[in-house]
Amino acid sequence: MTTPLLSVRRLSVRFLMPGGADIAAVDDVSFDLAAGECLALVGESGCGKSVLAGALLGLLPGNARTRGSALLAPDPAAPGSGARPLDLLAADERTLARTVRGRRLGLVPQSPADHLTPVRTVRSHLRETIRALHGTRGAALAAATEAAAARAAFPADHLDRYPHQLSGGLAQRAATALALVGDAPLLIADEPTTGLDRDLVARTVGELRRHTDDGRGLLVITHDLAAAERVADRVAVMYAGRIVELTPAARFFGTPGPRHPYAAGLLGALPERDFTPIPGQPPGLDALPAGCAFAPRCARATALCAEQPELIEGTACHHLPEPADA
Ligand SMILES: Nc1ncnc2c1ncn2[C@@H]1O[C@H](COP(=O)(O)OP(=O)(O)OP(=O)(O)O)[C@@H](O)[C@H]1O
Ligand code: NI
Repeated sequence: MTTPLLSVRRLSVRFLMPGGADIAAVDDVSFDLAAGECLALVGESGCGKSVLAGALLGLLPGNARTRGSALLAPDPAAPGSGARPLDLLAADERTLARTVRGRRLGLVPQSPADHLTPVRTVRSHLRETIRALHGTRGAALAAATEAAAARAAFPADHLDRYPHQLSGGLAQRAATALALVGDAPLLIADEPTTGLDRDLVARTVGELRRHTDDGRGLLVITHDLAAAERVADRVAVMYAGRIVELTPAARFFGTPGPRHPYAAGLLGALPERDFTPIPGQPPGLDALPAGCAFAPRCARATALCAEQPELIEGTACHHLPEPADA
């Protein structure tokens, strides 16, 4: 087997809060991402998806405490990348800023407006990024800027707009265009289709999928299971900071379907499926129960669920060894 592009082991992130409270935003997460693969990370709001992305990029606030490892494979195309994997969680800020972010690890941020400089146009953002990452100048830079915008379906006649003049969907496309500039071996896209209509979702998803051709990797974080179905090779379902199921997309969306009751509930909530929401709300992350965090919402919960199940055969649920009670 080839070395994965990204290998995350036992990653946990806690936020230390004033007054001594502790928020366990990511809890003991492990997964691999292969070159040429797209992994979709799905789950309800607040389950830790963006914090996981922030940990990989070294973009968490000062009160975050991170444990575990996240090895990024060396990039033969990047000068100074070395011959050994880089542990993103142990790397210093200087290394991350100079050689990793944008170059080896691209990000489409969840709130693109917050990542754009208010006093600069979209054209200026793109030019600056292309010049910094590829050294392009002059007429070639002007052409490369328009080509970069077109890749994310950002309209050329809006390039001279400032961030505050962009709709949510346009800001999203500008952020996607910027993230694609570096052609980084690994791209993390956090809710890249928010605010886009159906056609643009399809275009964005298509462009992201193309990014994984030539052996690049994509970690796409999304609420949009339909978009995940179109782009993902595998699906990781996160609940209350843990991955509860990690399975090939064809099995998840097709046969036999998700195995963890939470994953099954997420899929069943879709309008084109059962259209039945999961009852209740995800738990607060400051006082999680010791056992399965989904048990209070789970129709199949029993006394066993008070124990914490490990991820076995890609799924963390005590009920799986029993025959499915369909
Ligand atoms: N800086 C922080 N300080 C304290 N808690 C935080 C901080 N950032 C995030 N959290 C908490 O971590 C949890 C996970 O947040 P995260 O943004 O990762 O969720 P998410 O799965 O990306 O949800 P969404 O779909 O809404 O983006 C939330 O409960 C949030 O309150
Ligand atoms: Ni998020």
